[in-house]
This record gives sequence, structure tokens and C-alpha cells, in this order.
Amino acid sequence: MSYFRAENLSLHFGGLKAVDAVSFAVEKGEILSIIGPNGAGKSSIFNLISRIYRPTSGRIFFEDQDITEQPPYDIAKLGIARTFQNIELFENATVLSNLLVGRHRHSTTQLWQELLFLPNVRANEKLHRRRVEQVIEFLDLEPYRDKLISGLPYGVRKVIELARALCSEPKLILLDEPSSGLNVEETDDMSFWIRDMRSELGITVLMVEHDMTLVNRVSDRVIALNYGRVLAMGSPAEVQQHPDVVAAYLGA
Ligand SMILES: Nc1ncnc2c1ncn2[C@@H]1O[C@H](COP(=O)(O)OP(=O)(O)OP(=O)(O)O)[C@@H](O)[C@H]1O
Repeated sequence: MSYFRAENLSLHFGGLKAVDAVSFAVEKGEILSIIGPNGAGKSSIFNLISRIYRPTSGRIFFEDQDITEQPPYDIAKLGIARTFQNIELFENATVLSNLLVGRHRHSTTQLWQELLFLPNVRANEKLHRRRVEQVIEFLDLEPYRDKLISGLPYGVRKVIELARALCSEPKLILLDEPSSGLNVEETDDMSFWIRDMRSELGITVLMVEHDMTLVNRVSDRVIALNYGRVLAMGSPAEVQQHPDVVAAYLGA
């Protein structure tokens, strides 16, 4: 049994097949990248996994559990986190506050307990802060801890978005174009974070990415999509040399 599995997944918008009978599996500890031209269906697959959309047909399994019908909040609880192509952070809050939001899935206290600030609330708060500090250290974000998001450069925000996803202690992370908007040096750093996430934190990675340098550097396997269908699957080199993939990128 695979760690994560999409089986015959389809998503139709009227007559448009954004995702068309896509099947793939991700093994525990693997870094798998999804590539493909604009409109190929990459983000739609992420939106199906995080339950922003319901599949027209097909099933999704995680750790041997059928999660196709799970509500979005439960997906996070099961240990699947994601980042977005367009960064989604609270602009007028500090980095630390944004990261504490990432701890939400581990909240065990009720609102009434929080209002009364009972001892278990304090203990919980301490645990959350400790975990957040670990992520801050892991991603070298100490200089930004108390800064407002609105004053930070794009490259740093991108790392903070990754940090927020890591604060939820995910088992599987979905990275939606982690290099978009980053310069060469920042993309280089991103490739190290992604590899370290796997080797040091044991996180399995499913990534949508356009930058082939990053894809080649971190991926164990690659899936190429076009018009919602799988064109090729295999090692980064195999997929990039596949004639259908070459044709799709050349617009043939
Ligand atoms: N909510 C929607 N309603 C209608 N069509 C949609 C919707 N979302 C996506 N599509 C269409 O589905 C297809 C796949 O889109 P998707 O965003 O998944 O592609 P993508 O591979 O992520 O593209 P990009 O690299 O540009 O982000 C496209 O033709 C897109 O226009």
C-alpha cells in the first residue's frame, strides 16, 4: 500500500476536464514533483487533495484511509499541510503570530477555557511556542520573529509561508510553486529547505513547480501533466526526455 494515492481522479468544470482520470502514488519520505504547462491541472490536483474542490470522480487515500469525503479541516488534522502559489499570510501581524496560527490543528483547548486562561491553556500555549521556535530556528527566521509581514521582502515571506505549514507538524506537505517569485539564490535556499524537510523532519513532499532546476535538484520522481492527463512519470531525466513532454512544452 502506498503512503498517499490518487486513483482515477477527475475534476470537470462543465465540459472542461481540468483533471482527467489521474492516478499516482507517493511513497513515505519521497519528494514527488508535478510539472506541466499552464492550465495543465496541477493546482486543481492540489485543490482536490486539500478538499477545496470535490472530485467529479475518483478517490484519494492517505495512510490507507479513504480521505475523498473528508472535510478540509480534517485533512489538516490528518497531517496534510499546503502552501499557496500566492502567499497567504496575515499582513498586519508579526511573523510569530502568523506561525502560531499554523499550530491551530493541535489546539486541544476550548474557547471558554482560553477566555478563563486556565492552567491547561497556559501549558498548551507554551508547547505551541516551543514548537514554533523550533521551526523558526530550522528555517533561520530568528531575525524576523517580531517583524510585521507587511514590511518583509517577498523571498522572506515565502519562507514564512513554508514555516507556517511546518508549524502544523505535517506528515505530507503540498508545496504549490515554492520557487515562484524567488531569485536564483533564494531558489537555491528553497531547494535546501525542501531536502532538509525530508531528511531532518521526515516529511513527505508533493510539489507543483515550474522551475526545472529546482525540480531536478530535489525530486525523486516527476509526473508530467497536460490537459489534465498524465503524460509521463519517472525520474526527472526520464520525464524531461519523454517525447510527449517535449512536445507539450514546445506547444506541438
Ligand atoms: N474554478 C474554475 N472554474 C473553471 N475552470 C477552472 C477553474 N479552476 C481551474 N480551471 C481550469 O482548469 C484547467 C486547469 O487549471 P489549473 O489551475 O489546475 O492548471 P495549472 O496546471 O495549475 O496551471 P498554472 O501553471 O497556470 O497554475 C485550466 O484550463 C483552468 O482554466
